[in-house]
Amino acid sequence: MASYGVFLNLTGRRCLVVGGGPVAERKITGLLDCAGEVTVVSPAVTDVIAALAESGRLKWEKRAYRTGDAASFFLVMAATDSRELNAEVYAEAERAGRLCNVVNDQSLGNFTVPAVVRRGRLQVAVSTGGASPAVAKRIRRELEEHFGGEYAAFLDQMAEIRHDLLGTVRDEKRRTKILQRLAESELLTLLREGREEEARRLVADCIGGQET
Ligand SMILES: C[C@@]1(CC(=O)O)c2cc3[nH]c(cc4nc(cc5[nH]c(cc(n2)[C@H]1CCC(=O)O)[C@@](C)(CC(=O)O)[C@@H]5CCC(=O)O)C(CC(=O)O)=C4CCC(=O)O)c(CCC(=O)O)c3CC(=O)O
Ligand SMILES: NC(=O)C1=CN([C@@H]2O[C@H](COP(=O)(O)OP(=O)(O)OC[C@H]3O[C@@H](n4cnc5c(N)ncnc54)[C@H](O)[C@@H]3O)[C@@H](O)[C@H]2O)C=CC1
Repeated sequence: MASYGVFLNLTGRRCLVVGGGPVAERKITGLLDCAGEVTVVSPAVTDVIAALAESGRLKWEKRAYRTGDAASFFLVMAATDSRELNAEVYAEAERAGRLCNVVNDQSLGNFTVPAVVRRGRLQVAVSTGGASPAVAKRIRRELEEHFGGEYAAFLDQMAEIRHDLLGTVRDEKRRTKILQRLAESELLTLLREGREEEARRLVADCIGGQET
């Protein structure tokens, strides 16, 4: 059965990472990039995690996992090298109705972490359904070639235009038509090639005379 893909809003949400090795480090970086409030429970951690704790970007509890730790968090990562412990963390999280990822047992956990390409507001997430994380990484790299930095500028412009049109063009069908035309237009190419004056003209042509 396919997994249901979603994008979580983690701003200010408490996230627990159990374990402090390289895999935990990768998951932690992803959570911090999305403004999660991270607590790490682990007797030992990587230098990067220790530095993040030192600078106050996360909370490190330097100890082994204790029964009950998982229940009060929004999201839990079971990222130790012990299958038994990760299974116990998952069981507790699941009982408390929490989101829980297990890094070393595909049959456990209620979500997996995708490989992600980010360009400003664009995110492309890749899952292979656990078949091959190495292939997910390869596909992420291929997508990075295709989706360059111009997508960040493109989406910033589209968001601004869309916001304006929501206020100025009341007819939904006309709004949709303008936005679809812009999305399919040469705007992206013009931004990629730094042809800003032409980009401005194209936008003006697309939306000009549409206010009602
Ligand atoms: C199920 C899942 C659960 C989860 O962690 O969420 C999972 C599980 C496991 N990964 C393992 C191994 C590796 N994982 C990576 C890398 C990534 N793993 C990620 C996600 C996921 N890994 C979820 C499924 C994703 C999907 O559906 O595709 C990525 C995409 C996201 C991230 O972690 O940030 C990130 C790439 C990020 C990027 O680069 O963009 C590499 C490559 C490398 O390290 O270079 C290897 C070695 C090569 C290989 O095995 O393919 C092992 C076996 C360990 C062992 O051998 O014992 C297990 C355990 C098992 O399979 O049961
Ligand atoms: N899902 C993924 O993306 C991947 C998963 N893996 C698997 O993930 C697991 C973890 O990998 P690494 O980080 O490289 O392992 P590691 O052995 O470097 O780190 C394990 C961490 O767990 C901590 N730990 C051990 N007992 C603990 C306890 N009782 N309470 C809290 N923390 C405890 C250790 O202090 C250590 O920081 C391995 O089993 C590996 O096979 C490996 C590659 C990718």
